[in-house]
Amino acid sequence: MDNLREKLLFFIFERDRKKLVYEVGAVAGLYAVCKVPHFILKYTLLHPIPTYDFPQTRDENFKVLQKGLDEGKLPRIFRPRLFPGSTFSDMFIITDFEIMKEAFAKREISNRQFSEKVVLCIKDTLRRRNYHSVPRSILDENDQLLKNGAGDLAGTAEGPYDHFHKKFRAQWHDTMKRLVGKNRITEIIQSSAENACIQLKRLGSSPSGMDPRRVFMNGSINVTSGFAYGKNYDFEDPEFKQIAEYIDSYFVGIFHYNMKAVCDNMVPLWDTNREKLSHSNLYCELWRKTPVRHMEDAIPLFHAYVFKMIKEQRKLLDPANPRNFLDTLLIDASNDPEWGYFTIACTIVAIFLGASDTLANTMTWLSMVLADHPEVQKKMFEEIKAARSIDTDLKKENCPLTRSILLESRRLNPVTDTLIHIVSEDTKVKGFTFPKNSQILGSLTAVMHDPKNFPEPSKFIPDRFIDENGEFVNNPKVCGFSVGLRNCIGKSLAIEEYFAFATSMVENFEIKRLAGNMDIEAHPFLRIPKDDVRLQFIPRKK
Ligand code: HEM
Repeated sequence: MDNLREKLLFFIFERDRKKLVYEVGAVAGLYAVCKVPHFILKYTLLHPIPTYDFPQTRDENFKVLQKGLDEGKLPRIFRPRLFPGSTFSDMFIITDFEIMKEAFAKREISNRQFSEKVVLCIKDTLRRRNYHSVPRSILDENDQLLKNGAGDLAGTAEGPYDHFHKKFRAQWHDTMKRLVGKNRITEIIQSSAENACIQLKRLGSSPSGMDPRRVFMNGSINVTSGFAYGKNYDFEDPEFKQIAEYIDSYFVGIFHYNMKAVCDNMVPLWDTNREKLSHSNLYCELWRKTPVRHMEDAIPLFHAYVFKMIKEQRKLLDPANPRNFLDTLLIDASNDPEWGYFTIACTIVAIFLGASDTLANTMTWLSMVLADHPEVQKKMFEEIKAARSIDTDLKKENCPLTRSILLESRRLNPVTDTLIHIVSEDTKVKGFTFPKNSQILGSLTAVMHDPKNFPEPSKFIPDRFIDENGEFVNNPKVCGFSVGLRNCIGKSLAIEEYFAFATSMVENFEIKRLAGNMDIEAHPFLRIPKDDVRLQFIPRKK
């Protein structure tokens, strides 16, 4: 690797510098001459799509959206002004629920960042980091996965919406059905919720309180490991702490890692005669402190853990009776060489990532909202107590107000917008044409804060979803899991978790806020509370 770095440095710095500057200048000039008139023609004259401010951090971003919604000036679709020149790219933000619903129901608009270039860059990174020795050192030499090879896809959250992705989804739902049928999933979630309450009591009942995010995150990681390969941990287990550390390492670099893929897609590969390199890989080689490298360092470590789980699962795997999500993937891998070890490991990692920060912050927002509304907390507690007296297993249908409070808190404080959707061919939606290769982000926040959808959207109204008969009524415009073919795969699991964690928390504790407020952190893609939150979880008298 050092050898490659030296060669790259030599290539850049030992060549005729003047010539290099001319070359770069000529390419940039040519790009501007061709692209600028092309964009002006495309988006202002032929097909007007407005531009609108879209600051990069979620705190600023939310202020701009809110102002636009209040003044009725937020366009239904716009090209974001993220940074100077950003509107000269094929990026679109959708803020209207109906357009989003129609767009994301289309196969052509349900792809993730994916192209031959991206695959080539991933393969290049894995080769340079000697990644392939990891599965070889852990799995048995006759394991089918070694015969299948790495696989082309970086897991379920990546790639086009094709037969392969549909299979992922089918296996996911099949696993859910199997676990629900055996009541296993309720058991997994309930024991994680109990574990979380033990931690809240230990760490959060003192007068100095705590930021509960880590505890909720642990709870969600535990549900995911139970679902993925049937393992429930104690939060103090060193192996469990190690998984949490891997997840943290991924979060440090994931935004930059995805931006790298965006750049790889836009810029031509750099042909050095002997091999094709991506410019972003070159940049990562040269600048070793980039957060992308932090994540790249964590990949073989996290994957090594998944390969150990695979080896364990193999021992009792019954092809006729898969026990969990990993079992279903391994069974498919024995019949279909498309399922490679890299693809399977990335899939397991993706569900850990998808499940952790999202649920942890959703629960933290809820805890803060309840702390600020003691009267609502009291009503929720009383409803849960009454529901328990009807049936010791808490039934959702006996808790309409609780469900309304939970939904309202998710609406008021969505933690994320959609991931980027890539358009695979020119596609028309309600009169707009999204060109091939364009990138679309659905602003779920805008939908859920639009006064046309929810009157007084900035207000917490606990019974917003209760009808005149006192029944809970769902509203699909509370769309925090997104909509369509590529919506959150973990939606039903997350809803169950959210209900179980929230009701256990309120049953066991009275929540008080000691510090922090509802301000939003300056984060590039998550809408989360600032990290000065301190809540006290006072155990209720039994
Ligand atoms: C409150 C909790 C959660 C929220 C708010 C949330 C939200 C989302 C959103 C908005 C997306 C993007 C959808 C799109 O681009 O259209 C997504 C994708 C995803 N989520 Fe979740 N999620 C949550 C929990 C979970 C859980 C518990 C899991 C797994 C156990 C999970 C796994 C995933 C995966 C794998 C994807 C990528 C799907 C794909 O690309 O096909 N999420 N989630």
